[in-house]
Amino acid sequence: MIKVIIAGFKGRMGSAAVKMVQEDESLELVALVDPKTSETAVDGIPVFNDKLSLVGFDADVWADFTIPAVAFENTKFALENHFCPVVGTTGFTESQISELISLSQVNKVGGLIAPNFAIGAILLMEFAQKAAQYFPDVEIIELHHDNKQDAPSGTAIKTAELIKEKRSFKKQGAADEVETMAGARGAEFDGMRIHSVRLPGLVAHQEVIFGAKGEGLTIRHDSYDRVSFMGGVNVGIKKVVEIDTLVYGLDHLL
Ligand SMILES: NC(=O)C1=CN([C@@H]2O[C@H](COP(=O)(O)OP(=O)(O)OC[C@H]3O[C@@H](n4cnc5c(N)ncnc54)[C@H](OP(=O)(O)O)[C@@H]3O)[C@@H](O)[C@H]2O)C=CC1
Ligand SMILES: O=C(O)C1=N[C@H](C(=O)O)C[C@H](O)C1
Repeated sequence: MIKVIIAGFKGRMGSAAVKMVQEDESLELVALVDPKTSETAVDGIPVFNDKLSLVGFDADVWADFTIPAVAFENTKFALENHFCPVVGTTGFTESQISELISLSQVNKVGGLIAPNFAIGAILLMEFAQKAAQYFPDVEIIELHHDNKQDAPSGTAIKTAELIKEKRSFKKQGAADEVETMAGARGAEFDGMRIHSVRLPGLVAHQEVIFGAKGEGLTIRHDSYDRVSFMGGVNVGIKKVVEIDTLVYGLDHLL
């Protein structure tokens, strides 16, 4: 049995993860973390307001679906206390990810930071990376619900990073392009543009649009329901206990 702690258990992702863990007989939900709730237990599972109360606790995995402001400290805490982190929370900087990978290697603790757990999104990123070898002109449009705290999304950043590995550098748009309204051309990453749409009714969606002489290619993924992420979370929980370093991207464990 893999013993799992879920931080952010009352949120949209956290509550879906609670259900998924409870439905899998090879997983055991042993603790829940939320800083504000007054509940002390849910279905007999203890609830903690402060992660420091979990020092020395008997658990294997720390699943994190919280907020960008606390995810780095939570992941550090998990690694320092030998709970393998499985982190869905987005908003990490490149240097934070490097620091966490080093810490995991020093402590010999496996872990995963996955900007997206949906298999379709992993495939979209792989296909986009391949297409970028032939189509260096590319723009990413990510579309999310209007409660999302970070922009651009973790998935859009990861997609751009993967594209950068294979694309010949190009600063897109006209050389003398002018934004008559600030932000009109979106965020810039390595000469590419990333656009963030926030609307009620959306869950999580992304298009990667390539353009070339006389043709275009659009790759799109849609998560209509958070259940789309749970297969990937399940795989992450089962794989991190078998490795001794933290990896960035679910593709490393598939
Ligand atoms: N990797 C992936 O595939 C996916 C990643 N995400 C990411 O997961 C994260 C959570 O998303 P979502 O569930 O939609 O967000 P929610 O806002 O629904 O949930 C976040 C939860 O975290 C709680 N929280 C805040 N601070 C702490 C803390 N210090 N310790 C424990 N819990 C805390 C919040 O409680 P309260 O409201 O009381 O403050 C809230 O219940 C986001 O970063 C999002 O981008 C989302 C979907 C898929
Ligand atoms: O906040 C969300 O909802 C999501 N966040 C992740 C991201 O930032 O990419 C994954 C997915 O897009 C849903």
